[in-house]
Amino acid sequence: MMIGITGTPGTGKTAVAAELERRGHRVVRLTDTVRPYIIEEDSCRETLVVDVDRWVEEFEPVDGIVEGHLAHLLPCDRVIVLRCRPDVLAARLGPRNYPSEKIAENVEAEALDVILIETLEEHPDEHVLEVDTTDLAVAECADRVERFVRGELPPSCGAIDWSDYLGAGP
Ligand SMILES: Nc1ncnc2c1ncn2[C@@H]1O[C@H](COP(=O)(O)OP(=O)(O)O)[C@@H](O)[C@H]1O
Repeated sequence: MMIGITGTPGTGKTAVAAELERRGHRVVRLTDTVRPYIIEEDSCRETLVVDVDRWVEEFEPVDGIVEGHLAHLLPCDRVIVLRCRPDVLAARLGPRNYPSEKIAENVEAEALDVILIETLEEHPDEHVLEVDTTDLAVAECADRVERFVRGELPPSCGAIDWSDYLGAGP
């Protein structure tokens, strides 16, 4: 079974995947797989532009967890969308030395549910779990992923509304 863990940068994908790996799950980090598909480096936004279509087409399915903000574009059997309240997300991204436009862009994308919407364009609701990491410990997020994958936690998405944070960037 291929499990995708996706979310806006700063929502906790790396931390949750590391915890799941520590618990014995196989984890593939998408940053390790996109290198051959980079089209250009957008130095202003410190962002790599990837040929996403070709990357998706050539991705070897994994029996385990795939972690990264493009994971929901893969034919995953289950997708976990990590979320974080936009003001807390801005604080988490603060120490990363991102240009302020990139922080604002990510905070806005989170407030607009961009990754969730993209996920639901690719996957049925029954395969999707949203986890709000704002006030949760990393271990609790990892527990929820495990319980969802085992069928012990029902799918759930769409309950989050962060539209009040639109335009309230850092
Ligand atoms: N419940 C949580 N789940 C995951 N990360 C969390 C959680 N609470 C706080 N964090 C922190 O949020 C920060 C960003 O997490 P990171 O895993 O780097 O995000 P991403 O990989 O999505 O960019 C880290 O410092 C992480 O420890």
